[in-house]
Amino acid sequence: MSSLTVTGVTKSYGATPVLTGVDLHVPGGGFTALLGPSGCGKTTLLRLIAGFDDPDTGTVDVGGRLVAGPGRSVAARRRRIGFVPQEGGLFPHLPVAGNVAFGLPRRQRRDRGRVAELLALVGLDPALADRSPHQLSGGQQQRVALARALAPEPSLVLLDEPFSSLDASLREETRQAVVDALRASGATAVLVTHDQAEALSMADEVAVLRRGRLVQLADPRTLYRSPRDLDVASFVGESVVLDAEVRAGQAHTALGALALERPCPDGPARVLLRPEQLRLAPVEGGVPVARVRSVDFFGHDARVRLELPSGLACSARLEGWDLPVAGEDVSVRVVGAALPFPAGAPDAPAVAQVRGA
Ligand SMILES: Nc1ncnc2c1ncn2[C@@H]1O[C@H](COP(=O)(O)OP(=O)(O)OP(=O)(O)O)[C@@H](O)[C@H]1O
Repeated sequence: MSSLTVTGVTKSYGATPVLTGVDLHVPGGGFTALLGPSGCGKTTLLRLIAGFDDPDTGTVDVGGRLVAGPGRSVAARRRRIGFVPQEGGLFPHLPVAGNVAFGLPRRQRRDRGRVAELLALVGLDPALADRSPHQLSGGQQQRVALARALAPEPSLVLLDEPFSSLDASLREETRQAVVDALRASGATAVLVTHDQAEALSMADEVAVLRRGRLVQLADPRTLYRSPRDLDVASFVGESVVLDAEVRAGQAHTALGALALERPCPDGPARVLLRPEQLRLAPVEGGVPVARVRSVDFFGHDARVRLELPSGLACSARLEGWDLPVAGEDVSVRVVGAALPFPAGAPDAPAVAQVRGA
């Protein structure tokens, strides 16, 4: 199991800086998702790690071996890195077995047993070995692409938005198969995605990139509960952001006095709640009231869009059984604590501080 360490990597295309000093460490056997909005530099970083391009400055180290740095650029094929592109990139003229065997050392290419093992590893029936790629579903094609990437027993597997072309049900199933296969193989993996649910559900750690910089690296729960700032908060889930006045360890907000998730100096602040922390009930005295604007019903749960008397809009996420209707007034209670961000506070410091939080 090889670790990956990226240190101080920068990259510009012409006059446009794309990566502006990225540090990232993925421990051996770890699975890290690179999450960020379109254009923030995720694919560029993955390509530099793979060796498809060189950083302007900084280093890339895989398993203790410097593969990119000042005066050094190990060729992509010699980095022992497997790559799974967005749309599989299978060879259309080769059957499944031929595609998987392509990833094997030459002497093993006729080893049907090894191909069957790799297909089983990615949760595919070895009976599919003789099919052509076009006879497979999109999810099956992505699993074959992963089997091909895992065939040479790489130190590191890079996955570039491998599920984006799959429909919702196939995506869930394929994600699980990929996570299982990566764990079973013991490979270290980096997944690029702009889908926060995918990053939070699949990875051990999530690295959030913003405008070419890594702004937070944390395990999914820490990232969701303790985002570094309100931008990261809204990128990794829905947010309810309230203006607050902090006094004696409580935040006084339009939704009442709220407990704080961490200490915060007295004074003005903004606080973060998640929509699932709001509970709605028939109007009762002494509890803040909101008007239901609309309800998005998803089956398993629902998003209830609310408007507070101040005009502030926010959403509650509720189980789908007993829902209010648009136009109704409801009492709003908050469960759990709010995460405070003091007004005018400098940005939270180093990524490492947040990681351990
Ligand atoms: N070869 C290139 N030449 C010039 N500009 C490039 C090149 N590759 C990427 N860029 C630019 O670098 C920026 C980051 O691109 P990149 O593909 O890394 O972003 P991303 O976060 O992966 O986005 P997406 O989620 O949309 O794929 C973009 O503004 C893009 O236009």
